[in-house]
Amino acid sequence: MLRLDGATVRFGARAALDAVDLEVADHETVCVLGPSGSGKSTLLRAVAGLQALDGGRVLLGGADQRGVPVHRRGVGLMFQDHQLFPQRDVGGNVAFGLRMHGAGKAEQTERVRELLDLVGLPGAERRAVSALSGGEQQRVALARALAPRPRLLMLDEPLGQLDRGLRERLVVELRQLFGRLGTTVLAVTHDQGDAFALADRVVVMRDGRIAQSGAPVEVWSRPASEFVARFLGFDNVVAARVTGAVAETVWGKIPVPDDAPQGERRLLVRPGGVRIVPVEEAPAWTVESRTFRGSHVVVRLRPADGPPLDAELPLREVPGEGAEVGVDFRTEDVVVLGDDTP
Ligand SMILES: Nc1ncnc2c1ncn2[C@@H]1O[C@H](COP(=O)(O)OP(=O)(O)OP(=O)(O)O)[C@@H](O)[C@H]1O
Repeated sequence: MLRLDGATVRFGARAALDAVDLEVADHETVCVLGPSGSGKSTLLRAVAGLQALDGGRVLLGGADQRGVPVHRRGVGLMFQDHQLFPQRDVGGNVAFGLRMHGAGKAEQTERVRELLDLVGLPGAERRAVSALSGGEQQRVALARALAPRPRLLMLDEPLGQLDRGLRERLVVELRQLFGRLGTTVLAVTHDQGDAFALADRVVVMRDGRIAQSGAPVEVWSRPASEFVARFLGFDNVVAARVTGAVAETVWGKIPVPDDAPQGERRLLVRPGGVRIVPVEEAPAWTVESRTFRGSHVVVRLRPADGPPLDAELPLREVPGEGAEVGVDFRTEDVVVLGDDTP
């Protein structure tokens, strides 16, 4: 459906998009995430035709899009900066793209009705957009983007400023909706929660390049590099010397998977893989703090030497602050990280 071949965009000396290769299959939902300034919006704008390439190609359905204007690319856009038209009512907003495509009045009316049903706002045609809540406006923007039946739907921060509870509900709705419609989606978000819940595949960007691409569970369980691990919020990263299935670290010897890369490495221990055991051999760990996180508690452990280690523990297993404990590591939660440079 969509292919980027060495897509490059430069602003002055800086490459906002640096020779990016990416494919999105029919019916696939791909979420691009990454820190601010990593090139996510530039990627979307380049695909939409809002940003010219300095190198490489964008292909849609196999056809090179060089010189093809935005409105001829057959893509639907729901962008942060493409707000609803305040002077038009809900129906007028949703019908906008249809009118541009020369649809007749009756067809417009029917399609608007269908889309408002679809996004959960049946009968809202005559409402003023200024009278809608943030979540309702987001739904109208989505209906507007979907109305002309785009072959590719592109979303930039689709859940933008909405509060946590509402985003979580909308993400589930969006995922169901895209599944039902068979829409191909390329979305950009800085929110990992949204990306992981929405996507069939996530693409993590760094400095205009792809740092990692994979199914949500794959990226989550096997971050490719320290950059990706830290971006996902994992802080248990330490220097290690890996020999066979054992890593030597300031945290002691840690078991690693059999096929782990060898030698001097960086090591990630997911907090869920740290278990508390009785102190068997000195030096012990000290419980520095405990943070309640709903279904579990994050316990920060201070070793005799080296950086602190976070453990994610069930509520009933939490030791008191100041307690001296031993730790044990679960191999499945230990990841030997690759190099940072993609
Ligand atoms: N029109 C422009 N002129 C100059 N530099 C630009 C322009 N647009 C983007 N940039 C730069 O290109 C880089 C990538 O920007 P981009 O907006 O694609 O990042 P982003 O990942 O979408 O960030 P955010 O999450 O903050 O929206 C940034 O360094 C940005 O400052």
